[in-house]
Amino acid sequence: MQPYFIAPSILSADFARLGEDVDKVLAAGADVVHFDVMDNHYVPNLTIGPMVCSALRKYGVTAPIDVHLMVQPVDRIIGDFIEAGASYITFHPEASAHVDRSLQLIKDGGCKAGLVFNPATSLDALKYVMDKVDMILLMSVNPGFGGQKFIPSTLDKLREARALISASGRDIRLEVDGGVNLHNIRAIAEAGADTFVAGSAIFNAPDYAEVIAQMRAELAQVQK
Ligand SMILES: O=C(CO)[C@H](O)[C@H](O)COP(=O)(O)O
Ligand SMILES: [Fe+2]
Repeated sequence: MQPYFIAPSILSADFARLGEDVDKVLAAGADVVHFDVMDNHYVPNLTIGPMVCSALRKYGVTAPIDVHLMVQPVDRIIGDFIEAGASYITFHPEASAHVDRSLQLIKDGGCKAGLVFNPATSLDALKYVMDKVDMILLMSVNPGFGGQKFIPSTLDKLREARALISASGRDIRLEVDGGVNLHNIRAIAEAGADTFVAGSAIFNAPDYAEVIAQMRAELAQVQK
């Protein structure tokens, strides 16, 4: 099991002051910047692309950037995000015609690769590509928007994913995304997650450092 990572989703940040807001949340104790890319095709919303990732790097952000691709097709945009300084690139298997090829493209570019599973999507796509996966991301809301409610069946799915990771013997991160907050983060960790995306719970709080410290206090009480 790897150390816990708190990954604020910048979907809920102040886009008019993005660099400053990202600096602020990292100074408040976040580990990873979660970067949601939506194309108004795979999901019904439109957000930010590689130029914004590159701008954050030029602005001086050195923390890992976790690019969550909600786009279809996938392969065309992977190279641009590698160039833009992404650290992790994850995509939804149903959005790629050739999942193995997309994972390999990410790894060939020196980034960590991951697959994302929607709430109703089974983990079957992992079966033949576990050796190429560095991160498994379970969506705990239907993708497209921040501020939604955590779907409880994700807890069973996290246990299933954790068992697959243990059986693989590899260090694969298990990330959860959607509706994560102070009240459920401990149960989510107990179900096996080690990386916690939180958008509205952090960026809508008056004090980022306080909410991140409270999340860590919850994680310190996890029963393993
Ligand atoms: O991928 C996402 C939505 O598709 C976001 O990362 C996610 O919704 C985070 O926002 P919140 O913590 O407010 O639910
Ligand atoms: Fe996300």
